[in-house]
Amino acid sequence: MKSMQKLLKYIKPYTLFAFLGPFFMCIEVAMDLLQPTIMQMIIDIGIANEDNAYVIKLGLLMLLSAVIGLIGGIGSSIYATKAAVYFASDIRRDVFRKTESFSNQNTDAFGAGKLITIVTNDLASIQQALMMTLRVFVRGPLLFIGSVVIVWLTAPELFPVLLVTIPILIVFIYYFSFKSGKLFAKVQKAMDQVNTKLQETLAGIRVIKAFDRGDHETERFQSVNQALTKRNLSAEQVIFTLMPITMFVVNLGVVAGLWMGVIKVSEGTIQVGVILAFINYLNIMMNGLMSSSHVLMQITRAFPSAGRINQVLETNIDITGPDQPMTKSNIQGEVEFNQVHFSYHKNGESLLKNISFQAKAGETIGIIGSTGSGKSTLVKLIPRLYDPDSGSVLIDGVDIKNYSLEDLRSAIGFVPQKALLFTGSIEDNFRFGKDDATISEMEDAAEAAVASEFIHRFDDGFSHSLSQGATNLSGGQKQRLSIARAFIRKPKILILDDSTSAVDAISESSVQRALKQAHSNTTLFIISSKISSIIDADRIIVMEDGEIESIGTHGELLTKSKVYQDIYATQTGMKVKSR
Ligand SMILES: Nc1ncnc2c1ncn2[C@@H]1O[C@H](COP(=O)(O)OP(=O)(O)OP(=O)(O)O)[C@@H](O)[C@H]1O
Repeated sequence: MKSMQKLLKYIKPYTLFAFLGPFFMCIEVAMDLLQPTIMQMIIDIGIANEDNAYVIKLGLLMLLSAVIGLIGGIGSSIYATKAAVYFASDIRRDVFRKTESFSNQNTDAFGAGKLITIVTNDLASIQQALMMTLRVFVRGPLLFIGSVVIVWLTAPELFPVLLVTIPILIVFIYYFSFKSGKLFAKVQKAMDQVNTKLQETLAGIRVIKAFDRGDHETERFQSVNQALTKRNLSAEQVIFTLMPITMFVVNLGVVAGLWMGVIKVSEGTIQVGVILAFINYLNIMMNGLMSSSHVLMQITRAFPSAGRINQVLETNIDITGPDQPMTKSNIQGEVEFNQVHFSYHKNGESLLKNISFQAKAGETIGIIGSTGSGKSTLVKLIPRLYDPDSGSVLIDGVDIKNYSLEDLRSAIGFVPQKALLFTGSIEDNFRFGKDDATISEMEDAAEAAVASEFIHRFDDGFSHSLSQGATNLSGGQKQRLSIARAFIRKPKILILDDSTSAVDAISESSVQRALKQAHSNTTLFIISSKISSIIDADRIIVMEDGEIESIGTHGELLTKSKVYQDIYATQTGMKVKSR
């Protein structure tokens, strides 16, 4: 309930629409309520007295009220829909903005599947809830209350029938609405799991095919799909059971009304038209209650959705810039790690342990070590994708937490392990690195990343379109574009996280040479599992189990690092004698 209230601030800009929707609905309801009374008058006065002029007059009045009701209905739909759609669109915008500002830790905590469910399902659910509240939640109670009042005034003799049927209807409706709300919260959770599985399958579809694991994956998907189906069925069954039960109660009311009515007509206390109007009002009452119950269900269904949306909007971003950032216009690129400890799971053992080293501006630092030794994690601390648990990372002698995130990250070029390009043209992807890049800058970056040749082989060159995930490029081409995108920023610190694994050896050394020529004062971190990729580095950090095992040049490490010697021996087939 509270979470829904918090979201109501988004309706403020659309207050007029949110007012006009119910206003037009009131007109529609008033006209609907008028119809049975006009009909009763036609029967009891016009037909009973054989007054044709009266019948025609009231017939026209009925037609007029139907037209006014139609206008009310259309107006209400237009404005309620506008209010709900704009309301949801603004929330969607803010949820997207918020997730964009999430730290990696924040994103890991939610998981992509849940975030997608929130932006799609949960938002659709609250949009629907608002639209129904503005229309049906006004219509339902008004129809109900209006009918009760009219029956009280025009047919008090039949009112006892309502005294029995209405409480029974209310109890059933309340019970089913409450139950369905709980069941729909479970449906949302099951939906998360389906989305997560779907996303994972689509991202890994090539691997699934290559390993011929289609059947296996279908089975795994089927298990989450079945869980969703089961929960959906239980929730929907509650709704579908409600309808026949209420119809049954109303039919009992109709029979009781007819029975009492016939007695009263024979006693001469009421006329036949009153019975017909009563039955009509009883049906209107049921419709009013039923539609109110549908809205109630939609609203109770929207509560968990609103809760999850607020969870995103209220997430504390754990990596933010300082209140008063350091104003340093010219970062030189000296990087220092000072007794850094880090773990992904905050109460677990440190993954990175006591990392200390210094890279002078313009130096090239190679990082090597076994799989899972913490190489990628270490470099992710430089642009503050994660923050250390203890110790500090400094750039030009200043703790990076003192720089604004914008200044810090604009000084860093990061080429991740997995080349991630966006749908659009090659040029769009270059501009992702630098908004105002000129054609000549793009040409230079492409040349340096050994990407120029294949780009110009496309008829449309830089305008060539990339499909989602750049599946129309080879692995090596993707990596080269990803490197070029980082080059174009001319960053002071450039991090290549095993980003040349799919690039052939000749191109790789060309990339490194071009980089050093063009950006001799760029501090370069190269993570690689191949010694050949880092052999010329000024210094090489050897990582082992989250710790620095050794630091030195290639020559020094060959004599002092056991781990480096083993890697060298495995990759060259030559044994090294340690001193
Ligand atoms: N986002 C994450 N959440 C939790 N654990 C993670 C996360 N990313 C990495 N890890 C774990 O941290 C450890 C170090 O991972 P990291 O990617 O830094 O290793 P690496 O040395 O770069 O390995 P590789 O050479 O295979 O890329 C691994 O055990 C990995 O499972």
